[in-house]
Amino acid sequence: MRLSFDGVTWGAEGEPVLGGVDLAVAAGELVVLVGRSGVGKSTVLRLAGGLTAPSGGRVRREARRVAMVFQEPRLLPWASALDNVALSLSALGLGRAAARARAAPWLARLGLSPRDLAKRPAALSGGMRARVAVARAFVIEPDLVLLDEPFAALDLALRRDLQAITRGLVTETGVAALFVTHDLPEAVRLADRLMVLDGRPARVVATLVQRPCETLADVWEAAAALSRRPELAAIAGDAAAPPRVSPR
Ligand SMILES: Nc1ncnc2c1ncn2[C@@H]1O[C@H](COP(=O)(O)OP(=O)(O)OP(=O)(O)O)[C@@H](O)[C@H]1O
Repeated sequence: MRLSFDGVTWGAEGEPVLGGVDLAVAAGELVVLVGRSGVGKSTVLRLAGGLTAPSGGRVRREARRVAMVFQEPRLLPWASALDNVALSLSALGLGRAAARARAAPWLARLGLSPRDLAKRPAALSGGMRARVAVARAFVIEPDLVLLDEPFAALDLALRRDLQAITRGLVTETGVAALFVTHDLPEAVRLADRLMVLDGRPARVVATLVQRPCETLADVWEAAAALSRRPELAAIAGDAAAPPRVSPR
């Protein structure tokens, strides 16, 4: 197992937030964590990344390199798209030219054109910034990647494109991935396994194996089934009512 939580507890300001979380993510597996707003999903990710220490229980990480992607891309404003990705490699000791040479194909894979590589974040669209953030995570060839609603601010077409790319990269690279979202169609599109976090303090209350969704109808059907779970009703949103196809 690349990542496992064994009875992990955590609290803030005297209030218990996580009340014994158990989870595991293996190499090549994409586990999606879903749950209502404020339940503790980001906290689980911070604990997984070692940014926060648990109050109790145990977090085990068997990973040499861990990458994180957040909802805000958190790019360096003064550096080009290419250098934002290359600098992660420089931080690992690679020379500037070699780092740039290795970063460029990752940005191309994420859909940036050669002209975009020289642009600073302020000159890129929100979708392009998200693509740079994903390239920056994967360029270091992580063993474990932790993604906290990385596509939440993007429109549907961009989201779907980035979901497909991310899913493909996890399968190809064999990285272990833990992905937080409150978007149920996104969850069913991406997941090998879905974990539902609920309660106060929160625990994983359900673990569901997700079969691959081949068509849009499969996605909606799986998302609608999830939205009928009482602990997900609050985040179901559009998944509860799949869009009707107009006759024209
Ligand atoms: N550093 C902190 N100090 C105090 N409270 C905190 C801290 N970090 C998290 N919390 C509390 O812990 C709870 C869980 O927060 P967390 O951000 O993990 O939830 P979430 O499920 O990711 O929410 P959302 O979906 O809205 O992003 C919240 O009630 C939050 O207020």
